[in-house]
Amino acid sequence: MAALQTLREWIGIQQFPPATQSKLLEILGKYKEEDVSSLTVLVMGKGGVGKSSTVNSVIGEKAAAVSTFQSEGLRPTLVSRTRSGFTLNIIDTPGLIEGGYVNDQAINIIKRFLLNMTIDVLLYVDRLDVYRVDDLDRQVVGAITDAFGKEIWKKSALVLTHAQFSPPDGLNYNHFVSKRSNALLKVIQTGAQLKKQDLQGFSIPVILVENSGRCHKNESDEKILPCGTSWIPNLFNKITEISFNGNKAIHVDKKLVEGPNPNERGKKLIPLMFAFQYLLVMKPLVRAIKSDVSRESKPAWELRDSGLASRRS
Ligand SMILES: Nc1nc2c(ncn2[C@@H]2O[C@H](COP(=O)(O)OP(=O)(O)OP(=O)(O)O)[C@@H](O)[C@H]2O)c(=O)[nH]1
Repeated sequence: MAALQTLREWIGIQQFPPATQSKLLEILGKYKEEDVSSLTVLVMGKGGVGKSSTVNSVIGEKAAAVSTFQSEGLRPTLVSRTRSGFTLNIIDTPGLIEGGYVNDQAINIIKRFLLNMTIDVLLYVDRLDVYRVDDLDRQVVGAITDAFGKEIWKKSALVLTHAQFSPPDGLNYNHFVSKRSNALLKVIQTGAQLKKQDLQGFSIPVILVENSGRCHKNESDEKILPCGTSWIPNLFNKITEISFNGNKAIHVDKKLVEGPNPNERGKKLIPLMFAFQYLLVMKPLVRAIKSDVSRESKPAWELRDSGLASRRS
């Protein structure tokens, strides 16, 4: 993947058909209304799921390198584009799995790359046209949670690429989408250790994406999903909802980059809890057992044997 890119005018927006352009400009207007002049979107997921392609679709130009095979580099790519005083930063990251495991080096490089940045939105990308979730999914979610804290999931969306997909054996499309989304959302919920109270009044949105050049279009020439939704403005709308959802954006400071796993802070209390447990439970218990043993009347054979033993010695 390419290295850092400099800030540029967002000309790719002109590649979109007028209907998509005007929807996007309307969304940018919301940021202006709220006096927000920039947005930083982090794109993460396994290798080859369509992260770079999604970045390019959103920007409207080939800003990130797309490859049919998993890319080799470990460096993230920052794509920054400005339009009417608003800056959109998208950070494309390399796939996190290597040789069947999460590549810790890749995670560390991403963390360092993000130092002093604030993540407004995390797009967690995977493919729609896959039938099951496995341990790698859990590992990736766990690694993202360990790196940025579980709060990052409150600023996230699940993005499913290859959305123009026909489920096999005449399976219903909507049914397939909800089954696949629910399976991945469950992995996120368990992998990120999100408890019921964490999720109160909040759910991770699912966004469908079709990056292929063969994506169907409507009469206004907009790229659409099988349900007819124009997906690029839909993606921007969802990103905007997340950025204004009231949850705190994730600031990547030195402590987050170099400090302990942000989810482990509460675990400092564990030794203290063990000490309490020892003093209040274990110690009285051991005392009670000892006094019980000393009061126990010994069976005749044991007295006889111990008598024999003392005579022999
Ligand atoms: N049909 C279809 N192909 C896609 C879609 N998204 C990505 N692809 C293809 O999938 C392959 C991998 O896409 P990338 O965008 O490079 O995936 P990535 O997640 O960035 O991959 P890494 O950089 O290796 O982590 C490429 O051949 C893309 O053309 C999609 O929505 N539909």
